[in-house]
Amino acid sequence: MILAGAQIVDDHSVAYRPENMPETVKSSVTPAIPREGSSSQDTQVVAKIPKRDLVDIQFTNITCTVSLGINKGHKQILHGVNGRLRPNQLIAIMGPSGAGKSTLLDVLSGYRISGVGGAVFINGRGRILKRFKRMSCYIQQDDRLQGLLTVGENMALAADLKLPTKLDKYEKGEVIEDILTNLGLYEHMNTRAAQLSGGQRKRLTIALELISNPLIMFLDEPTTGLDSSSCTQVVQLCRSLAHQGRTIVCTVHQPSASLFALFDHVYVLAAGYCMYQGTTRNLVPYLEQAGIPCPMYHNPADYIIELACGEYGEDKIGYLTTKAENGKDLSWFDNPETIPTMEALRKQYPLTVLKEQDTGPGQEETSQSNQRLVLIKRGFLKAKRDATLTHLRLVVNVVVGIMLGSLFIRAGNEGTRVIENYNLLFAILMHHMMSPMMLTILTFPSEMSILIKEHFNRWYSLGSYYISITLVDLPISIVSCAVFSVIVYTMSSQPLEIVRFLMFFVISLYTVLVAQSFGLMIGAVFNVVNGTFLGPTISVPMMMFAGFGVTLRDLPPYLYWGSYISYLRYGLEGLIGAIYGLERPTLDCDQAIYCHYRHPRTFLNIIAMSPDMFWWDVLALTIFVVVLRVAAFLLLKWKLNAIR
Ligand SMILES: Nc1ncnc2c1ncn2[C@@H]1O[C@H](COP(=O)(O)OP(=O)(O)OP(=O)(O)O)[C@@H](O)[C@H]1O
Repeated sequence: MILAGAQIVDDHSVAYRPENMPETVKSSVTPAIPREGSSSQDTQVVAKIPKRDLVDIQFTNITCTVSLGINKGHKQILHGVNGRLRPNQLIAIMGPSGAGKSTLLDVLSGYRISGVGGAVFINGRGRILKRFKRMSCYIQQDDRLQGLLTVGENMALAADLKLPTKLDKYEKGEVIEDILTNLGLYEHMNTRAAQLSGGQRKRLTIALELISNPLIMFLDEPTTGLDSSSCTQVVQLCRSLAHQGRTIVCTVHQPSASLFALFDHVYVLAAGYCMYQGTTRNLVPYLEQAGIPCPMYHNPADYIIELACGEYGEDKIGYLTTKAENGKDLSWFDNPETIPTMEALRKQYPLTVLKEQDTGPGQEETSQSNQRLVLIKRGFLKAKRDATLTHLRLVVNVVVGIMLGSLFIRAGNEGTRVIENYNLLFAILMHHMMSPMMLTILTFPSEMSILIKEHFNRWYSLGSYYISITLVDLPISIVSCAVFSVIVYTMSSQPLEIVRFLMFFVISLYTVLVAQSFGLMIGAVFNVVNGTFLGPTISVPMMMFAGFGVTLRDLPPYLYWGSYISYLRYGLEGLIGAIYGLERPTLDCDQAIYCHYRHPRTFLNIIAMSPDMFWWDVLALTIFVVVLRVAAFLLLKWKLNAIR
């Protein structure tokens, strides 16, 4: 079914859920990682996925167009390609760089939806993305793993998110052990993911997705960056997984002859057109029939890429595209006459099966509360080990606290040093603004790539993720801020009154929370380079309007609005209120001949700040935190949709 416009049409598909098949979850679901040259697992595991769960994918007239920017026009990457992805097959999408392999994979996996036209059919019915995502997973080129967690922890947390909560930890443990043993990772159970080799990281990425036992797996360049032995291991693993009844589609650049032979099917793209689709074995006869035979002793994979690059003439690309009917020709499949029609597939997988499967859980496998619990657990585990976000942050607070304390030692109680103390309060605000904001801007983009992968593969909802990162960070912010406040407050001899200290601490903490939310907004939308530029740049007006250099009284009326949107203004006013408000008595002026600020009121008049605004400042900062947090959430949500 094709709709007008440029949208993939989604319709019915056969969904697969682990809880519908507890025996699948509990029994061995993965093949042992094959040693080079072995293929015995292939037949051994074929019967494990019931026939009704096999997935046959057909795509017709797929186009993909991207915008090149304002007034720069559009670029069409895929030109009405067609194809068939059969179950039990390991399929390679091949082609030269820029041919559109990753784009096609993005479209087929449902990752890319904007600018896409054509239709994808699952078992004879138009694809419904929500249902399709329940049975598929997409593994992107870069391994997006939690490097601070061990292999076992990564697996356990993924199992808690992806397996039904009714399974106890022993049952989940069995699934994990089985997958890790068979993927050759069991002995690395206690190794942190960041310390694994490239091949092991790739296998762990696959292992994590295998927990929910997807029927369709899309892998973008799983062999890139691996040595030949790791490449072979990964491709053989994919082959064995495919021969269990899955449909596995990988993009590959230029495989060696032996690696190429491991694929069952190959789909060759050249400049967004399909040049060949069929079995790997049939590629050579196909080229022979086309009158451009593969030279003897030449790797057919290399030869077809050379043809696709136009090394033997551009006309060959057009000729082969026409011959392959842009992917419609299925005659180079094994036994093409046995390929079922769409109608036959619909009969084989009746709608009643869908009804049964649609009664399962919603968008994610487990409830929102379970997702939040698991993500909070994961967050604390990471925070405990995170050298930057936790350890360095604490150390920075201690070191900066001691430095400021030493620089402004005993300045808080002396009438002759009030201006110095005022500078200290502003320096404290700067510290509370810059360090959490920059830390978030620098670290969140890498977290973002993991979020994109896990969210797309239905591990959890964005809401659960957001609540968990907020809750995990709060105690770290409180502890860092408390440590800093105690050091600075006591070293600079601020008034030793518990109420004043608490007021000082509350304003400091609020400033940290606002700055962090601000950093989150920037980190959610921009990359590290742009974020590092934007964060401090946007902060400058905040400082200008804080009432520090130019008092609020002296701000030109046409710029006064700036003081309302500067959270530093409320922070500074709150700190002044804590230190000089509450009817503070006269300050010490030992030995001084002239002590202008003996009475705090004199100072407050000069800086044009009222000491009685503390609760208004707290309210304003609370509004800032809430608005920026909600804005950061909405930006994250927008970003997750926009990249697709
Ligand atoms: N969002 C985009 N905006 C502009 N051009 C794009 C966009 N996405 C992809 N392209 C272009 O489309 C073409 C196909 O990209 P794609 O990543 O699918 O190629 P590929 O075959 O996977 O290449 P490689 O093997 O090098 O990764 C490339 O020329 C790429 O520059």
